Amino acid sequence: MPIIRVALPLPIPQLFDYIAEDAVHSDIGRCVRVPFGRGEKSGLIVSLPAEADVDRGRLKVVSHVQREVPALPADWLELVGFVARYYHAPLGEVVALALPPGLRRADGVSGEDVDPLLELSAAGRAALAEARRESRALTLLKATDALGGPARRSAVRALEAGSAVGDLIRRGWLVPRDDGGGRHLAAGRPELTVEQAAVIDTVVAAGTGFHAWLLHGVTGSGKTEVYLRLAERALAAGEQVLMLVPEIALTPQLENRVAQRFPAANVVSLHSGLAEGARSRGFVQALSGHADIVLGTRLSVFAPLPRLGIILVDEEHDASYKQQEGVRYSARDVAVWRARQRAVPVLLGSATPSLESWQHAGNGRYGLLRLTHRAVATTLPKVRAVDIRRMKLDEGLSPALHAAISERLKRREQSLVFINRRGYAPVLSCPACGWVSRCPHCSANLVVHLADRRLRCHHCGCDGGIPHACPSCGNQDIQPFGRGTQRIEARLNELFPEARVLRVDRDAARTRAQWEALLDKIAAGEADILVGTQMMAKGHDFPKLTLVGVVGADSSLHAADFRAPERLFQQLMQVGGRAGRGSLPGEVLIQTEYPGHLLYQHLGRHDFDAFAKMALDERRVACFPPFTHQAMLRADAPALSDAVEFLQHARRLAQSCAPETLRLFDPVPMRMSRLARRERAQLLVEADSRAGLQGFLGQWMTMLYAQRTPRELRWQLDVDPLDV
Ligand SMILES: Nc1ncnc2c1ncn2[C@@H]1O[C@H](COP(=O)(O)OP(=O)(O)OP(=O)(O)O)[C@@H](O)[C@H]1O
Ligand SMILES: [Zn+2]
Repeated sequence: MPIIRVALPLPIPQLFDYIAEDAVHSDIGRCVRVPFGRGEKSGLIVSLPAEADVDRGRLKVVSHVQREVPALPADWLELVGFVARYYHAPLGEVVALALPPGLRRADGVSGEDVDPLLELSAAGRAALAEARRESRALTLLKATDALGGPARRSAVRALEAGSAVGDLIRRGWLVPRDDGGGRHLAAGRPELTVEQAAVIDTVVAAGTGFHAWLLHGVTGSGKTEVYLRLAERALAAGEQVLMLVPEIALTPQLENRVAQRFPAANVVSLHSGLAEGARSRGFVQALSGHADIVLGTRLSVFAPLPRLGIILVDEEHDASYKQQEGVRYSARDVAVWRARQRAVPVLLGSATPSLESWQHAGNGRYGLLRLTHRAVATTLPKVRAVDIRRMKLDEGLSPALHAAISERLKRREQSLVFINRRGYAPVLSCPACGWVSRCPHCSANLVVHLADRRLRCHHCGCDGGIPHACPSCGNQDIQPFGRGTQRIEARLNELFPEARVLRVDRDAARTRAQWEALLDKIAAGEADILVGTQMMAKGHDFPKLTLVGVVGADSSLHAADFRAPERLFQQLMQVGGRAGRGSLPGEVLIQTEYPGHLLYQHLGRHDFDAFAKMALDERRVACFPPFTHQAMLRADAPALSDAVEFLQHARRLAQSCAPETLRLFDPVPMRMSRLARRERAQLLVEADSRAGLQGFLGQWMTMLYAQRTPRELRWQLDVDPLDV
């Protein structure tokens, strides 16, 4: 009787064998439910071994094999296999991460196309011909006709009077048609700029096959247009396109643009914010080859794509491509691996590339493509450092920023005050006894949220009411200390009573719907002054926004993390890049006590190259990535000593198998050592070559997995960690 080998979502690098009477070779890559312990687990068949690892008599029988959807193909199994190997994670956990939960549970999953391709029927044409009275239905019918070919329901819905789409279908004016043939159509595309055309020519001239490209395009240079044109070419060749964006928050606008551009293409979006059914459906659409474009956040790098033609990674520098828990993969790096595996081009785009990618472009591993001018605006915004050393600030706002905002209000333009800290104030404190609001579970302060009168921990999420008096000495006069978005918002409301102030942070946009509503409001010009966190820094294009004021940036200037300057530069260049993207010129004011700091100077000249050179030189001297390769072993436990002790033990094990070139550091408590009642420590290992590091990690992990650890202790490995 056939044996199947199954990857199960368990924190151990082991596969499990079962008996499956009717299993055949083509079942490899199918989801299964199997008995496990006293219950059931679901996993994936990875092979049909001739012999079991254990005594045949002890094997249990599989409960259910999911055969309604196609099996995951061999290249997909290779992909998850690579991720498991490279990040030293159990294969079953990688599979669990990569597959939508519904599919993995081997539930009945519908691969039904919920976004049918529609076209005008004879009746629809007749209705157009008879000049009827204007109605919403007729307006929509005209707009649909103007697309020049079949269109998806979602694309019709996005047109003017789109809500009448159901009506048109009921009247029989729009009818479903067979898929295929229509997807080449690209509607309403602008003339390319000279630079955009050159970039596309270069990519096209390199031909099909694997090529990794870094597209460095200044903010507003029209990188999206480059992605869309490359997507168009792939679609025309009958291929699928994978397009990654860093955050769910950025998907709605891009989804709209993609749907408008390719009205007939089946665009599937995949991100963790989707309902389970929708995520499974999208995944099956991709797997079966019905999806033309898969657009999504990091997890969509695992979408199976039989006809894959190109991979596009937007804002490639963004830290959210790296998963920060469980299997700590970098979707950007996996995307490049996948492009090589599938022999297709991959394009990484950013106005502020990561230094890793920049280094690859510098040494020729990636081809460098550049857009040095904005597409619409004639100039980049003017960036000025406002020296606040001898200035009296009004709740953190300088007179210069105040004046600049007034100016914008007069001209009916929009301003953005950027402060990367949500809440009202980062801490509540008592001036009499020095008490501060500490989180009882973390080594962090509780943040004052005045909007709903709570003290909240931004790390573990715990919250409580704001005390009326100091809990320690009873003093009634306790003060919020420092500033966050809510405080700036409140002050701006007082300073500019006639202006409409809108706060854009994670508290104001908890759900995708709230976020979309905020964006619509801004786009419609229903806000004059925006107060935003890094949510506002990315990708947005609001032509009326002409001023960006940056408050409190200096705090990142001296942070301990060696990546802090890179992040600060990226963030400021990105947020500054929101200014003056249309026909109106933009201005960026950075309030700082270090106006002469090189980072601000490079920023003022929009000189990414100079900044990158400086930062890379520093890293070379200090032997930091990308000039060295790192992995971090982290452990956490209720007591710090347990975590450190485990790491010391791990270090001794490492010494027994470490090559000479490997550098093993001492275990240390993490910078924020306590999180949600657990104490955390870390152990850094470094090697000059990736291969050297990987070889060592393989041996080390085998030893570590064989260790018995106290039940309360958890550990995990982070390869290429972002936070060191
Ligand atoms: N060829 C073109 N002709 C006319 N308008 C264009 C063209 N290319 C891009 N645009 C417009 O220029 C603006 C900026 O483009 P886009 O948002 O793609 O820039 P970006 O390079 O992604 O910038 P950022 O990195 O700041 O997000 C958009 O409004 C876009 O519609
Ligand atoms: Zn906490």
